[in-house]
Amino acid sequence: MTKTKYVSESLTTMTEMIFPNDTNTLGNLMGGNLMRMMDVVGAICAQKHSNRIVVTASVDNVSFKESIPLGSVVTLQAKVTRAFSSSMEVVIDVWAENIPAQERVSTNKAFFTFVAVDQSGRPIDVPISLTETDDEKALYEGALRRRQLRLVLAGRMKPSEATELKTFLNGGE
Ligand SMILES: CCCCCCCCCCCCCCCC(=O)SCCNC(=O)CCNC(=O)[C@H](O)C(C)(C)COP(=O)(O)OP(=O)(O)OC[C@H]1O[C@@H](n2cnc3c(N)ncnc32)[C@H](O)[C@@H]1OP(=O)(O)O
Repeated sequence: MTKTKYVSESLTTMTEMIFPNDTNTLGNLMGGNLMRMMDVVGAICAQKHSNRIVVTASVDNVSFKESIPLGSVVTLQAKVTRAFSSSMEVVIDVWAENIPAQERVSTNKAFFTFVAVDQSGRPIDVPISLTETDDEKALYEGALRRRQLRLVLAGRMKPSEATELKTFLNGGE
């Protein structure tokens, strides 16, 4: 198996149109439907990075800055920010577009964690992620403290072990 992979190799973009079945009674995309799309595009991205079956291990805070009306074209872009041992943090950005009006707004962003598993569902190592652009490098740098925060919140890491997070909260780089 390849031991390293560039972030750009697994970049995944999905474009969907919002139909009546996708919306709530206000005529806007249901949050749960959007989260499903985010899960799918993120999982495809993680699969491309790992060439393995992946499962969703966690979803960080998803904020809904703008509602997405019926008829919008939604674009989701998923990018591996950092691969750890078997887990990959993937950032998903969402934009909604009104094509006739030529308007495009950023509506959502969230970090998902996917874990590559073997046929028995056991976690399996994935390639190291390599960054090229400044944006990729910044996302890579922040990934360790986000991982520590989510593992502490999930009860999988002692707060005392979250050293990177502690340094950040204390105003360090
Ligand atoms: C599936 C078929 C696909 C087929 C191809 C389809 C094609 C593409 C289309 C995809 C379409 C959509 C697909 C969606 C995918 C689902 O929706 S999957 C369904 C929802 N998710 C699940 O059912 C997962 C259930 N959980 C589990 O299986 C296990 O808890 C896990 C996540 C594998 C972890 O197992 P574990 O035994 O606790 O393993 P452990 O060694 O402690 O931890 C392994 C790694 O997980 C990390 N981890 C564990 N818990 C957490 C957590 N809460 N937060 C963050 N990281 C965590 C650990 O930090 C560790 O990371 P590394 O240090 O190795 O990097």
